[in-house]
Amino acid sequence: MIKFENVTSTYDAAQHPALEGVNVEVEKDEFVFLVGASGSGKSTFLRLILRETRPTSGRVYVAGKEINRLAGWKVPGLRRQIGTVFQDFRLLHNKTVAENVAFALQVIGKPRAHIKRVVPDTLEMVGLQGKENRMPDELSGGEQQRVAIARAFVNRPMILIADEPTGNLDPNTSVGIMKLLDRINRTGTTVVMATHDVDIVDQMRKRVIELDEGRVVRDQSRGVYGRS
Ligand SMILES: Nc1ncnc2c1ncn2[C@@H]1O[C@H](COP(=O)(O)OP(=O)(O)OP(=O)(O)O)[C@@H](O)[C@H]1O
Repeated sequence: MIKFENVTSTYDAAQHPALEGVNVEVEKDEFVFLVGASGSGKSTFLRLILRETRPTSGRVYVAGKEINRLAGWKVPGLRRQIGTVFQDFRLLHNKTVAENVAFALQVIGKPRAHIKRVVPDTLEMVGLQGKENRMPDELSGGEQQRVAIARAFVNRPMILIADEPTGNLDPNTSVGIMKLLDRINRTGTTVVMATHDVDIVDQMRKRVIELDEGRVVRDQSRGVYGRS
């Protein structure tokens, strides 16, 4: 589903590459944690999958396509197939829960009848039934993250990218969010999650890829946060 082939990525103003010589392959059914100190290259790794940045050398493939070669007009189509979830939720505060999720479908031109059908189903899946008409500010952090996950998943993306999704949540709430991401993974969506959350990584026992100064220093199936 995702393949990095000898990827090096250096930002214009930077002296050192943000990623260097990275070779990673992620299969469709996988759930992968990206770990590493601040500045080790996790966000750059995620941005490369979305083609928000391009490698300086090497190749990035998503679903068999080399995405650096993708014509500019095809990039929105790529991103449509990749859901994103962030630490700070990024909800639209002037829209209700249901409107936030519906909006993701409206902007890609889905028919109203389709939207009316799938939004309630998705909100139920994330455990927000009964809260459709609330505003984001009337929800807890965990609930807001569930809205963000519903919005990311409502179009059934091939890949879900999560950048520190539990970073603003307490441990119990984080466990609930991880159960949800695990469930989404079991529907066939590849999940790649950057995190500093030791407890979560240790509990989930998924594949762990550790970056250090832009290099992959560990790639472990059913891994833990620290080296073992
Ligand atoms: N837009 C940019 N321009 C120049 N350098 C950048 C840019 N974005 C990131 N970098 C540098 O690239 C390196 C990797 O950064 P990246 O954001 O990928 O790390 P990270 O592991 O996601 O960190 P964090 O855990 O703090 O989010 C760092 O040295 C950072 O300073």
